[in-house]
Amino acid sequence: MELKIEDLYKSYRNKEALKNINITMKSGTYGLLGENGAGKSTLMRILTTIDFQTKGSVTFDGEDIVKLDEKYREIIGYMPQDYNVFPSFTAKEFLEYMGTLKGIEKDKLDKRILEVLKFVNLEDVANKKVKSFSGGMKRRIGIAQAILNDPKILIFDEPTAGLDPKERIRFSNIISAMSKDKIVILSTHILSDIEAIANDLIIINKGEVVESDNIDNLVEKVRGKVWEALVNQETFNKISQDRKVIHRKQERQSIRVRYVGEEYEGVINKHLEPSLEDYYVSNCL
Ligand SMILES: Nc1ncnc2c1ncn2[C@@H]1O[C@H](COP(=O)(O)OP(=O)(O)OP(=O)(O)O)[C@@H](O)[C@H]1O
Repeated sequence: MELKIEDLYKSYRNKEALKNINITMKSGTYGLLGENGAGKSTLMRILTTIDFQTKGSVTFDGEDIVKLDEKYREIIGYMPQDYNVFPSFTAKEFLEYMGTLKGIEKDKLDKRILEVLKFVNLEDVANKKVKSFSGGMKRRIGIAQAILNDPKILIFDEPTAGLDPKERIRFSNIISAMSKDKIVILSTHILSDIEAIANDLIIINKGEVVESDNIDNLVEKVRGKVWEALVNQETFNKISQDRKVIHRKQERQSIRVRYVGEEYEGVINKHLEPSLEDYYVSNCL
């Protein structure tokens, strides 16, 4: 299974939203990271064929996704940003409605609805109106509708925005439980969500891909360069001038600083295990 984006450009009137995008995805979970307006939603809309590129191609197993048309829509699940469910429907009614739109036959649909409700842990509230749901529950019903047709490609635009820590963990668990043999693409501003959920990171900046690699490879790039030291304000100021400071924590008499770069001499340093944030802050900001 391969989703391939080649020499892709997208312009809106005089705004170039995507430039020269080249990404090949195989089964796994891909985190799309970028600031507001970087082009994440535009790319996702093109991948779902809701919108079209100005130039370039997207192919699934060698065939153009636009030409695949219906066949491609059958294998894709999508949860847009600001996903809103119909408030007066119950969870089950909403999934019946979405399943019918997706062309799932009635006898198969009923069974599948029960499966997905169980999967996203909403089976107990299947007959409750969606308007009574919390933000996290609404997001989970959004996942449920996206996976109804058991898609090979799943696209989630900012799925964790506004979720509390418990719901975030629940979401990561749901994604990792189903990402086997699927291409899962999710966008977020939150690095720790990517680290928890994704295998690969794609960073988009002003419409261009500035990094695309396996997360473990990226983290390895800063191994041996991450340090922690307990310093006074003056030393902290010096460290922050020519090292990348990742965290700073004010303690009683001193500052505990986590930084990336050459070991700063003259203070007691402790080597730390690198994280994706260490890589990201020191290379991409
Ligand atoms: N329909 C449109 N018409 C004109 N410009 C648009 C349209 N959609 C997006 N843009 C512009 O294209 C650029 C990329 O937008 P996009 O929504 O893809 O970014 P994003 O990374 O998803 O941002 P966010 O994190 O805020 O959702 C932005 O400059 C945006 O203003």
